[in-house]
Amino acid sequence: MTRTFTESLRLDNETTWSAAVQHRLVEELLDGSITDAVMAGYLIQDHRFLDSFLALLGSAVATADTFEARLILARFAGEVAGDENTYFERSFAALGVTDQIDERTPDTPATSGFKDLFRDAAESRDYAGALAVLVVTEWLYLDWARRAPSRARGFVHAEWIALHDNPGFAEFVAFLRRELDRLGSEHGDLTAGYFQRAVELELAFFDQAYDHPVGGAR
Ligand SMILES: Cc1ncc(C[n+]2csc(CCO)c2C)c(N)n1
Repeated sequence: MTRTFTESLRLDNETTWSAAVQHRLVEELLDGSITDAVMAGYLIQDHRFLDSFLALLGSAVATADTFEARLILARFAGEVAGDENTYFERSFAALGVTDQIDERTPDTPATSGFKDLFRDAAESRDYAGALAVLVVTEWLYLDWARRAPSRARGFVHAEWIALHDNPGFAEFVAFLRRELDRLGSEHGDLTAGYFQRAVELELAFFDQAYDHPVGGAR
């Protein structure tokens, strides 16, 4: 059987991909044992990355080559700007993350790396390049969240898993992959480079959650 373009990209990065999907943070989130300090630090960093993520999505909206794709991407941007943002606000309140704690927490290297990658991909104004990054950030999250059954405790854990393990999100990932399968091979080197950078950053992002627990959280 011939592989699709996105299957090949994933196989080229299989070791790093699997290390991320099976990361200690994922295990502890699924079994409910993650500490509040690690969860708080992880969510603070993830919230930071949303701003440039939305800018990247906007660039995909702007550069998409069909009306249908533009509609799907724009709808997704609306969801991220809506429900997902309130999840962070509610979780920070539950974990005791105040504005002051947030402000004095620096970006981890992985967060800075993601911001740079999102900016590079957005500024290239190349739809396939934006897709290569989006496919990783969304597909890798679907992949770990599907590793249920989860014994997560409380809404902070359960909603974070549910956000990434639901039929609408799976359909969005399938759409992104179809788009990159359609366009990626024409832009092979560019997309492979972005894809690899994104997978490496996903692993580093999980690792660094343990380097920077947020002590002020309950
Ligand atoms: C480091 C990191 N990588 C990927 C995602 C996944 N993700 C990023 S934005 C978005 C859209 C709505 O949920 C999703 C699923 C994440 N949260 N954090």
